[in-house]
Amino acid sequence: MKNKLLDGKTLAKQIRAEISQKCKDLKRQAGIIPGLAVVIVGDDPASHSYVRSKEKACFEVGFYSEVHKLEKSITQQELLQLIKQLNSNPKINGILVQLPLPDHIDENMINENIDPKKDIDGFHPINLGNLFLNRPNFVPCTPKGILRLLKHYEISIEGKNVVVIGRSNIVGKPTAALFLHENATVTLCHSKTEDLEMYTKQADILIVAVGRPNFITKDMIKEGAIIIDAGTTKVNNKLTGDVDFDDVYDKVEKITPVPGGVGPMTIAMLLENTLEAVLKK
Ligand SMILES: Nc1nc(=O)c2c([nH]1)NC[C@@H]1CN(c3ccc(C(=O)N[C@@H](CCC(=O)O)C(=O)O)cc3)C=[N+]21
Repeated sequence: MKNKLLDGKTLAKQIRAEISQKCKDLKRQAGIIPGLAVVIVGDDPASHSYVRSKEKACFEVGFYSEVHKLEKSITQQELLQLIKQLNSNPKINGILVQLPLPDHIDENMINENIDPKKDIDGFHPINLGNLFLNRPNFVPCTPKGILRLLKHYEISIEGKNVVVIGRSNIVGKPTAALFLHENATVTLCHSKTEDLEMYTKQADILIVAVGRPNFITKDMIKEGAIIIDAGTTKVNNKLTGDVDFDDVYDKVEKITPVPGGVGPMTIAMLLENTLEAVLKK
């Protein structure tokens, strides 16, 4: 039977190998070691698990990395203080503040205070603005990873109906902008969309980022659609996507598995953006 998987795990591994090589060259030719700082607030197990994956990825490609684990009770002021230190630390090229943050901390305020040149998540308003103007500096990692995966599999995007479900600042909105710039016809749906199925059934490429396990079923999609599942929710300790994979599989042209699809691509793009930050300095 035809293999329908968009294998993010394997592509991410190739990308990491290329980054590892570039990192060696940088070190040999210029004595530079790319550095990433990850900041995590609170004790959410899922967040800590992602952060461990990021740390491991940095180590494997030869980056310098430091993880700042902060108590949930930290004040916004204290967090800003740390970010200021990281902004001026020459060993650090990229800063990532793991989201979500506790309610008493204003996410926008934090993103605004990261040096845009070190904003490898691409969440600073300047970087998001430049993305929307189609002169991207840092493209957010998940959208960038999704696009890279589709290009690797030579899936054509121009003129296609791309339906994105989910309007988060970190996935849905930047993904819509990115695919618009690829000349797709983009529809951005969300929790208030009326008659969602009407849109999803028209999608040549359906990108789902809502965080609702098995939300998309066979009856909602077009025959031969490309399905991108950016959902990662733990259900009974098992990572589950937003798409009911087994239900839709027969009907799709290609689909990303969870795990092994968008997640590993996100981390590969994080490394790539950190390397870009070194070259931009
Ligand atoms: N500032 C910020 N930047 C982020 O990029 C960011 C964030 N905050 N907050 C949370 C989300 C989530 N996220 C994931 C990254 C990798 C996997 C990943 O590698 N998943 C593996 C499986 C990992 C496992 O099994 O636990 C996979 O899908 O194959 C998942 C989720 C990044 N995020």
